[in-house]
Amino acid sequence: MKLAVVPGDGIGIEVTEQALATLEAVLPGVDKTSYDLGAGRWHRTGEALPDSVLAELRQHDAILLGAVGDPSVPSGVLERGLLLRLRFELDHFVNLRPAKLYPGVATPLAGNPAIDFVVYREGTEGPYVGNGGALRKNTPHEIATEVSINTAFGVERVVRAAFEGAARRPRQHLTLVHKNNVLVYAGDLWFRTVRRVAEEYPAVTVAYHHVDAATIYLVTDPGRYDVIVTDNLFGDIITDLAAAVAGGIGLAASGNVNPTGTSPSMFEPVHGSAPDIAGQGKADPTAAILSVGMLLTHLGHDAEASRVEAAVAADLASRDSSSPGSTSEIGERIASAAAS
Ligand SMILES: NC(=O)C1=CN([C@@H]2O[C@H](COP(=O)(O)OP(=O)(O)OC[C@H]3O[C@@H](n4cnc5c(N)ncnc54)[C@H](O)[C@@H]3O)[C@@H](O)[C@H]2O)C=CC1
Ligand SMILES: CC(C)CC(=O)C(=O)O
Ligand SMILES: [Mg+2]
Repeated sequence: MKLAVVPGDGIGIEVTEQALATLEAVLPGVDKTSYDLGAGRWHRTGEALPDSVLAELRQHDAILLGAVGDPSVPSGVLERGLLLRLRFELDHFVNLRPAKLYPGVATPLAGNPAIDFVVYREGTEGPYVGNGGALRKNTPHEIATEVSINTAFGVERVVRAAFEGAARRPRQHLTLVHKNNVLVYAGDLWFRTVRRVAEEYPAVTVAYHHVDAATIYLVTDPGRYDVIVTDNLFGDIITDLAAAVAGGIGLAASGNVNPTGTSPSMFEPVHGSAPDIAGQGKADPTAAILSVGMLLTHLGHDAEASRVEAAVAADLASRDSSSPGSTSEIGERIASAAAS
């Protein structure tokens, strides 16, 4: 396996170090190349992602990313110029985000509900494509636009991936989350696409929730979800909420997947660079470690992926949630459990 590693900024660097320790524990000797991308490079060179580096990243089997973004860099420069550019250039059209409440993990929800669902967030379109601008900037009459792009091609391919995923899960239930009562053009395209593709998957039951209602159910009754398919923006927002109800953002893993295999998929925690706790050893590396598990599954290392998940589950079951340990303490515990 040729692995590219992009630790990025803030706690991204701290959690990636721990994630790599667990990778080494289950699959020693992986050929890893670390790429210095993020705030430091941008300050030194003015570049977020040089073309030459992108070309090198393409030559790998997968990418492990920490997080990007730093208060010293204008908002959006690294998020758009590095992270989104990677997702778009490498055509990561499925942003896979599982939400699972592990035994022993405290949820803010009453009654300790069962939570085990996967969000298929579209990763290359929506309002994140940069189709916008500002007119009459810095005047009282400024007009800012950020137009969401939804193509039949782009919507269908993630919807198909979500149905495939739902068909492989025991409950075989898929929920489209959108806002088709207001976003009548984009919502209609998503709704019609789900209805059409559903005909090919008669065993999969289908539901539709407006995104505002979905935020209610994610808190009051998250057990109703199995597979959620949604657009880039809604998926971003509801997966932070999903992480919060499933034990915290420090546990939420993700994969930016190109299911065609024509470019490397990229695995990263759902969280960002968390400047508020960076450099303090407070970041939970579990999400980054579980992202390594997803990476291993993606590349067909199922046994090693199971060892990662089992080590995490065992650690979570025995953790004192009020005092889980420092970033390195958690990472070392999980890596040593995964090694044995
Ligand atoms: N995939 C990525 O690289 C992402 C990057 N960002 C960027 O990260 C920066 C900070 O963004 P925020 O909105 O504050 O989101 P964030 O996810 O970095 O932090 C939100 C809150 O969660 C906490 N948190 C995050 N990860 C944690 C962990 N592993 N353990 C314990 N607590 C954790 C933080 O301390 C903070 O209170 C910004 O520059 C943003 O653009 C944000 C989200 C995703
Ligand atoms: C920082 C953004 C570009 C992305 C984000 O928040 C996410 O993918 O969860
Ligand atoms: Mg996000």
